[in-house]
Amino acid sequence: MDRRKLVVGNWKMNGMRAHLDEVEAIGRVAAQHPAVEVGLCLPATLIMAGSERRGAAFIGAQNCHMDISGAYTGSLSAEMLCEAGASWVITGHSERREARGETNEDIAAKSAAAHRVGMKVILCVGETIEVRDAGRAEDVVSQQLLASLPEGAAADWLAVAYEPIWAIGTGRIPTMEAVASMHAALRAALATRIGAEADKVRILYGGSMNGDNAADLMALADVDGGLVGGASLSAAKFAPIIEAADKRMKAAA
Ligand SMILES: O=C[C@H](O)COP(=O)(O)O
Repeated sequence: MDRRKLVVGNWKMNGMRAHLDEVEAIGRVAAQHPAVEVGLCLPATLIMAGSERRGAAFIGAQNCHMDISGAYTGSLSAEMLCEAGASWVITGHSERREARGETNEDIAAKSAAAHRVGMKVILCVGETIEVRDAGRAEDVVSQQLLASLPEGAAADWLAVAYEPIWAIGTGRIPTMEAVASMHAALRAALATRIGAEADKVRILYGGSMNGDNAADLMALADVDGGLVGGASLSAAKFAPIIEAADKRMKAAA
């Protein structure tokens, strides 16, 4: 199955207007590697300005509300983010599941809300170190995925990001065997819900991906790209990851 690699930066709560030069530089790197789909999920304050300087990269948001509008102080609807220039949104990031108490049901509803306004979704799942050490990671994460999967999920608007919580921002990553096995398990879980469509869904790896480990990760059969935090904040660090994805696309062609 040919799945176009998808490499997305998540800037989290980082970035001021002064950093828009990096957005522009990453947009230029994306233009040099058209075989790869490249995007940046920016803080909401930068989405509008970032989308004017995005080059060949898409701009995404990091969260959205599940309702269209209403009395939700401080929240942003998918429609608002879309109008500002975000074509994708991250849902279910562990930093929101844990710190904001977002449930699987919330995440399914947010993903559906984004889809209703024409946005694409990166749905995140991942295990704690306790679950990994207990040998339950694949079961727990597969269940998490199925419980947060929106109705009608399809590959043309939904990607999954497997992000082991203990690997985020720590410099630690699972073994390649563990990543390969988890991605295969997630695809199998998806197939129980959406059948053959599961083969088309891109499953990204996230958690301390960088220029040194990206090539090995991207070479795994079911790893269709990356959701990158720290290493996406500058074009200098992000470019090698995009290049690694591009090489894999060319090797597979
Ligand atoms: O959304 C991105 C992930 O949380 C990974 O972050 P990291 O690359 O800084 O470990």
